[in-house]
Amino acid sequence: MAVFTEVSADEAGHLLRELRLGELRELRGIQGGIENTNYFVTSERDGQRREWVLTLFERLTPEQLPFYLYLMKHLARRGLPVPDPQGDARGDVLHTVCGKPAALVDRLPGHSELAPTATHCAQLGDMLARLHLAAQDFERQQPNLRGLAWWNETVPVVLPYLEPAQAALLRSELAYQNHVAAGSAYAALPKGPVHADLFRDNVLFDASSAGPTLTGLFDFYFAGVDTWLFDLAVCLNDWCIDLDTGRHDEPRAQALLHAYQARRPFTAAERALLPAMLRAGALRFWISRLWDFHLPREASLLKPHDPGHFERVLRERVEHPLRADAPPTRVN
Ligand SMILES: Nc1ncnc2c1ncn2[C@@H]1O[C@H](COP(=O)(O)OP(=O)(O)O)[C@@H](O)[C@H]1O
Ligand SMILES: N[C@@H](CCOP(=O)(O)O)C(=O)O
Repeated sequence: MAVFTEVSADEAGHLLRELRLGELRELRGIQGGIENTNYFVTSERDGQRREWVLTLFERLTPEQLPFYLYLMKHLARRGLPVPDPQGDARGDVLHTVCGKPAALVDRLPGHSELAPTATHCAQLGDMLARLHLAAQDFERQQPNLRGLAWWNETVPVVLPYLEPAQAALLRSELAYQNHVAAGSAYAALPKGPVHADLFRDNVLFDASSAGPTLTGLFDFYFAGVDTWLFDLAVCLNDWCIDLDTGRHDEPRAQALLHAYQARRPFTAAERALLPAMLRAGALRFWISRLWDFHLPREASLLKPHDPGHFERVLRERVEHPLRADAPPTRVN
């Protein structure tokens, strides 16, 4: 359970009253997640119970948070199934709980699908394209804080913990990504606010008899302005691989790519750089997992993610590049 900060019923109740959401009925620490402290909160007002998620931000600062919270509001207003941060009487959505910056959002329905099929991947691809298009006119700017600059800062910090072959791979991949990012094809990639961490455990589905329906996207706290292709690569690297080997799964990848491009066709630069961005997506999470694993923080009960997984995915992406196939190309 990722509960870095214990929240008392008094503190949670006080926040609910400030937000005019009624009285606290239940407060439960959430299992899963590694970045923030999360609780499920049940409130009652006028005999009606509602469920919320209370998040205390452990690493992000009050200066960084408005980008994420107002991006979620922007997307919720556009009809996307994302959590809507609740405002106080002045409309502020960033609160303070236990001396930490905090937010309260609605609890979305559904369950994560940890063994997705091509149908789940197609729904995700469609939703990701909707997200990119809906976020295009979001007026705030903040870079992806886990982007290239952070990789360049963090790689020297984790290198001393690695075996020589791992260190060589990490160094050479970082050099390759710096080279790609300096090129003209990269400069031509469409950009905008992206989620940047849309893994299986950050998406919810309702599994009705008519087939699964995507009911929620959450955990926008790694979002930032980056290339749309990088966001797509992060999804392909998690949703469309065999988790044991890191190997690419063709039917799921094609389902995701086709559904995404049915709503937003790739540009020529995107088609050219898909293999490089798949490597970038694997590198990003290899670095962050190495960092969390070797330089851990305190938490009540925290199980770090396995860095070796993304080392395998990266090796796969280097050895077996995936080409974007068929659908029509749009030139910018
Ligand atoms: N808005 C939400 N609706 C439903 N469940 C949520 C919501 N936000 C978080 N959760 C639940 O909390 C868990 C941890 O949240 P997450 O955002 O992944 O944490 P972290 O920011 O620490 O990575 C999720 O796996 C999910 O079960
Ligand atoms: N998805 C990342 C870690 C970020 O944790 P999350 O629980 O916020 O998604 C990974 O798998 O390394």
